[in-house]
Amino acid sequence: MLTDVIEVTDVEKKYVNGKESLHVLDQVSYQVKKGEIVTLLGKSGCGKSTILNMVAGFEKADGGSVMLDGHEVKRPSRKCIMLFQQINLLPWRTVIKNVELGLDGEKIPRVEKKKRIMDALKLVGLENVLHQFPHELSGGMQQRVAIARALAMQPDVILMDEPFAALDTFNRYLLQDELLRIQEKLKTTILLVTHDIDEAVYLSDRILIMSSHPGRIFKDMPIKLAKPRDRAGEDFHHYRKRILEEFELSGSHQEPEYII
Ligand SMILES: Nc1ncnc2c1ncn2[C@@H]1O[C@H](COP(=O)(O)OP(=O)(O)OP(=O)(O)O)[C@@H](O)[C@H]1O
Repeated sequence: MLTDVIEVTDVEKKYVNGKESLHVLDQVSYQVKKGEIVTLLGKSGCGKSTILNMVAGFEKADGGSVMLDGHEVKRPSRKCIMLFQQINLLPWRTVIKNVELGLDGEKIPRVEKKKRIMDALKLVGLENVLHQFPHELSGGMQQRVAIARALAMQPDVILMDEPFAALDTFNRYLLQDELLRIQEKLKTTILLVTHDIDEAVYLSDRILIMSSHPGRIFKDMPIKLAKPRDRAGEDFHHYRKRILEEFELSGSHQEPEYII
């Protein structure tokens, strides 16, 4: 039986700003099994990034527990790497040197280090641009360097906070396919945050639909479609429709502010 790599149980979070208190997360519980791709899907401000930051060890819960591989998360760890929408490459370092950054401070032999870096760069298809600088690459290629840097660290879990949101549609589709190909090969557990319904249906084994104010997990929806998925297929649209309906049921659905 597959084990739970991430276990979030009854998590509570409030932010206090002067006299104002914002109840961000209310009794949030979910588990992610080894090798799963699970997406937190919800509207802006529902608390998706806050949950991700807790799993990453950047934020603390006010109540409940966040466990990674059976241990309470107390601080960031190399076994659980976060990828952001902002790509965070060092502009003065070449592609290979940016990937090497992820292994800084790790006590591993030089030959193994080199192999891990090259394997990661091959996985994302960047073995031919090793000595180029970030400004010489497209946005999609830069995000691939960031993915390679994470992969070289051989994490158990990759957390992704809208990693493709800044890319144009074609690059986004390309990177989504690459992510699935890599995940199929390495079986890395992935917890993703997005408000893009199509992205969630395309990538996820399960989607955790969140409602807002305070943030709660409203529905845990398995996506029972073989991968790669057909974005234009009937089954795909069936899930899109179900998700939109769930948002209406959750009370998170709002009329647009104006209609053209
Ligand atoms: N450090 C903080 N101090 C005070 N309020 C915060 C802090 N971080 C987040 N918030 C508030 O908590 C709520 C949830 O924020 P969070 O970033 O988790 O939402 P989100 O669902 O990821 O939103 P988005 O999709 O827009 O990124 C928001 O109302 C946000 O303004």
